[in-house]
Amino acid sequence: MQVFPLPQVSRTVHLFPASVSGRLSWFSEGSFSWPSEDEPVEKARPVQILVVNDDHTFELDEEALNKILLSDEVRDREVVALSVAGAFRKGKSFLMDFMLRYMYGQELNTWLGHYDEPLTGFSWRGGSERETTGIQIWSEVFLVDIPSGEKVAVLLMDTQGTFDSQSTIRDSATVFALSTMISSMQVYNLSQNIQEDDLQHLQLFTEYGRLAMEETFQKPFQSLIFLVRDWSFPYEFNYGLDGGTKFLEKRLKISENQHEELQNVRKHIYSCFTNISCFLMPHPGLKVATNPNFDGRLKEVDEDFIIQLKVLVPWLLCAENLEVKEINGNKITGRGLVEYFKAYIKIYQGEELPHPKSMLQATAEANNLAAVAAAKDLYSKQMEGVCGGDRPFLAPNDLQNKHLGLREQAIKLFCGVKKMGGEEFSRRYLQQLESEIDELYINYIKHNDSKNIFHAARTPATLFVVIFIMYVIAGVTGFIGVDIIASLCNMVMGLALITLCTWAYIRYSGEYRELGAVIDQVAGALWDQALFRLYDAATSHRHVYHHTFPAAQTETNKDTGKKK
Ligand SMILES: Nc1nc2c(ncn2[C@@H]2O[C@H](COP(=O)(O)OP(=O)(O)OP(=O)(O)O)[C@@H](O)[C@H]2O)c(=O)[nH]1
Ligand SMILES: [Mg+2]
Repeated sequence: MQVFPLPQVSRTVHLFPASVSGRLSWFSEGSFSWPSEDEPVEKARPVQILVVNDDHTFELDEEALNKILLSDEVRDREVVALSVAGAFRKGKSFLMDFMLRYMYGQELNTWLGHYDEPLTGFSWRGGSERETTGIQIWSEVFLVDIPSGEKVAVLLMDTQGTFDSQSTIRDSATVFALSTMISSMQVYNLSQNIQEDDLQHLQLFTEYGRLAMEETFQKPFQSLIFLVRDWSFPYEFNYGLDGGTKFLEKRLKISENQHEELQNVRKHIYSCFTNISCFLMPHPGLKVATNPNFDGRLKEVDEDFIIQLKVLVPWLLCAENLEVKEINGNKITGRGLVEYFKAYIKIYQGEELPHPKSMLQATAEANNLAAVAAAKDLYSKQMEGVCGGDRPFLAPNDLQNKHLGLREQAIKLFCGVKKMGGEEFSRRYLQQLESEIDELYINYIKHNDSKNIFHAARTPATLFVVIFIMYVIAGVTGFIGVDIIASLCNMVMGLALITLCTWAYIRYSGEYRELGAVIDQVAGALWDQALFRLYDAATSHRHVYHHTFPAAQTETNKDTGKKK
């Protein structure tokens, strides 16, 4: 269905003699003025301020938002923001359009309009595919005198339905969370009943909202109104606010003997909102729900629905019940709301927030992570017994054998645990387990090596060898008269000696450990180079070597393999 301008409303302020004293066009950029008779009048319409792109990213139309909230009359005025959120295709936009009728015509007492008049405003339609996307706000902000004597700006917000087939859980959560954070009155539109999954989703979405807000001791959100559509049990709880209040009391009751899971959801909801209420709406009749040509004329809507509509909309929007938007106890003006909107959207555009997941995905991940943790735990406990703490040095080959055996056991344990999500899903976690175990093994090797006395003596031994070689070369070259080389060797010898003393001091005192690590590294590299040369020399005379030391053959092979 197309969006039509509201036909019965003139743009003059005289239509609203008492509390609704003005409407502001979003086209009044900079300074606000009513258009003159000859000026073409731009029609009020829904304005898309939050766009959800096909690649599931979000964009805020700052220009459109500024035009509405930074107009002269709104920017310094306190704001009341009412939003409707909930599952898709449940009549949210349809309801918003009656709210618009009320805001435009409340003082005439005939705000509901003619029974033969199509319903226009926010775009709504029949059918099974989603209609509203992102967040839309009405281009006109209504100025209302509230009982405290102030004039506040009332903003109406329509939102994308949750759980449509094109949105991820994150998309739904973001739209819901943003609309809850920005609004002072959030209508949670539900169908037929308040189910436990409705409460769980509300918990998930509000938690996602709370994450993006600053920590505060106050409740982060203001009014939550459960609006149950198509309520079919008026014989249990009456339609309207009375029945709704009793019904909600029953649904949100926390009792001692309740399961912790049920208690937690309820506690969370209470901890998020300062005000919670419920309204039970009757079914609007089969023509509304099933007739493809229905265009919103009241004559085709059931009388029961109209009666309750006349109660619901004024109850939500009458001047006495309007609630000014507050954040951290501060009342927010149009200007403030724009800033908050920008700040919140930036957080959701970033990557620091965790991504909300479907229940199965979250459970499957938790299962797999728990299995990874158990398997890793088994591996490290057993390895600690083999080479951890003050256990003596173990031959590298034995350590490797132990590692391979325990790695196998850990993987077996991981595969043996029943996990949700299937084979394919858990393969990723198996790979994670393998790489984490391999990392642990490298640490165990280092730990084990540090217990090897020869390993500890590698640096001084290397330095001694350097000093000795330099001493000999300096002696020989001095003897044959090549003084330059002799003094060069003497210099290197002196340097090596100083390095040795520094190393000894560092080892003794524990100070300048970074320098110590550099010396160890250089000495280690020298040592490895020398060993490599020796190995090279040995392999070039392998046949002689093997012939002389047949028993050492296997050992050498393994060692050199590792060294490579
Ligand atoms: N059963 C039932 N249908 C309703 C009610 N109110 C409106 N509808 C119908 O529900 C259909 C969807 O209405 P919309 O207002 O577009 O629903 P929506 O929740 O905004 O849908 P999305 O924008 O897709 O999220 C229309 O055919 C309406 O006639 C209601 O209270 N009960
Ligand atoms: Mg809609």
